Amino acid sequence: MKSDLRNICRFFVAGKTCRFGSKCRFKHEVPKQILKDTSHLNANADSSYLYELEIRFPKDNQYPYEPPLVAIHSLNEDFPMACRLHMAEYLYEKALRLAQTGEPAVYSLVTCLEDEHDIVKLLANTHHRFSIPPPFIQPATSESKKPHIIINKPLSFEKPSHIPEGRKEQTIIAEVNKITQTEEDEVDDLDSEAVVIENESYVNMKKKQAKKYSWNPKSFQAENAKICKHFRIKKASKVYHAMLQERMKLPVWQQQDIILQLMAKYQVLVVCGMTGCGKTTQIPQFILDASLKGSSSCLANIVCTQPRRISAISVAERVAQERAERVGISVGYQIRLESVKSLATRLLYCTTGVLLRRLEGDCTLQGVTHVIVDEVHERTEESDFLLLVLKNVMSKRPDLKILLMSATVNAELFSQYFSDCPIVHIPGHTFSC
Ligand SMILES: Nc1ncnc2c1ncn2[C@@H]1O[C@H](COP(=O)(O)OP(=O)(O)OP(=O)(O)O)[C@@H](O)[C@H]1O
Repeated sequence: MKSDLRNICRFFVAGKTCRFGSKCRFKHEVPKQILKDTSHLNANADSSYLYELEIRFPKDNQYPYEPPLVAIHSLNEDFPMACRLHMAEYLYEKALRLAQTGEPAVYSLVTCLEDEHDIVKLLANTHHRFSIPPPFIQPATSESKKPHIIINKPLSFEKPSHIPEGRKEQTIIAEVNKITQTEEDEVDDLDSEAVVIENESYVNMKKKQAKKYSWNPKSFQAENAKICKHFRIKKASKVYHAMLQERMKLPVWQQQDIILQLMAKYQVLVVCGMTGCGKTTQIPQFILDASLKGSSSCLANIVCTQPRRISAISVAERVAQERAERVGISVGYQIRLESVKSLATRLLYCTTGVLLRRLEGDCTLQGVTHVIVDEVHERTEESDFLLLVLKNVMSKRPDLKILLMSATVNAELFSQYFSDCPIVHIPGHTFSC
C-alpha cells in the first residue's frame, strides 16, 4: 500500500493544480481509501437481526411527557458494546427532546434507526467514553495491576489502646438546626419528580436543578468548624463510650486502618464481608471520624446509598444513636418525599434513586467527598446505572472517593469494572467451643 501511495501525486490528491500536468512523473489518481474493518456491521449468518431496539415504560412513567427507557441489544458477539451505547445515547437524546413537547416517541425512534447516514456513523465508532478506564489519583504500581486481595486474620477481641478511658462526661448539648421534612423539601422533591411541562424549557429545568444543588463553600466551611466542636463534646459523653464499646466488637472494626489507608491511596475501593460484620454502620463513620481528627476544612461529606428506603432510615437512625445524637444532625437520611438532614449533615444515607436524581442536576457532586454504594452485589438496574454514572463523574472529580460495599459474591467483578481496584475482605467472627 505504501509504495502505491508514493507513486501518486500529492498535489493532485490535495485537489491543487500540479504544474507538471501530464508530464508529472507521479500518477494523477485518487488513492483507494484504506477500508475500515466494518465486519461488526454485518448481520449474523443465520439472518437474525444485527441489533434490537427495546423501549421500556417504567411504572409511573408519564409518557409522552417523559421519555421511555431505550436499550439496544444484540446476540451478535462481534457487535461492540460501545456501538450499542452510542445508539442508545443517540436515541435517548431524541426521546428527551420529543418529551419536551409531549410528542409520542416510539414511531420517531424507529424512524431514526432508518436514517442510514446517522446510524452508520454511530456504528462505525467502536469506542465509547465508558469503555475508557478512569484515571486513579495515584499511578498504579505494578503490584496493583491485579486485584489487590487482602485476606485478614480472624478477629480477636482485644481492646485497642488508643481509646481514652475515664474521661469526664461533659453535658454541654450542642444545638444544631435540624430540618425535618420541611414543606420546602417536599416541594423540591416533587419538583424533581414532576413531568416536564410544555412551557418550561429543558434548559430552564436544568438551571433550576443546578440551583437546587448549588453549593456554597463558605457556609459549608463555617458549619464544619461547628461540627468539629460538637463532635469533641459528644465524644466525651458516656452514651458515646457505651456505644463505642459495642462498635469495637464488630469484625469490621479491626480493618479500620487498612480501609482508611487504601481509601487515601486509591480512588475506588471494594469492601466485602458477611452480612452483619458492620460495613453499613461503621465504614462511613470510620471515614467521618478520621476527617474529624484533622482540620475542619478537610471534613468529609459522605453520601451512602441504600437499595431500600427502609434501610436508609433505620441505618441513619442507628448510626445517629451510636454517635449519641439525633438523626438529622451530622447523620441524616433522604428518601423520595422525605428527608431528615440539616446543614450539619456530613453522612447522608439515601436511596440509590435519590443520588441518581441529584446527579441529574449536580453532575460532579459538588461538596461530596465520598460516595459509598452499599449492597452493590444486589445488582439492581439503578445500582448498576449508578456505577456507570460514577465512573463518568470520577474523571471530572479525581478527588472524589468511591467505595463499593458488597457481600462476598461478585467482589472481583466490581473491582474489574473499576480498573482492578483493591478489595478488602472482612473476615467473620470466629467462635471457639
Ligand atoms: N437499626 C439497628 N438497630 C440495632 N442494631 C443495629 C441496627 N442496624 C445495625 N445494627 C447492629 O449493627 C451491626 C452491624 O450492622 P451493619 O448493617 O453495619 O452490618 P453489614 O455488614 O452492613 O450487614 P448488611 O450487609 O446486612 O447490611 C449489626 O450486627 C447489628 O448488631
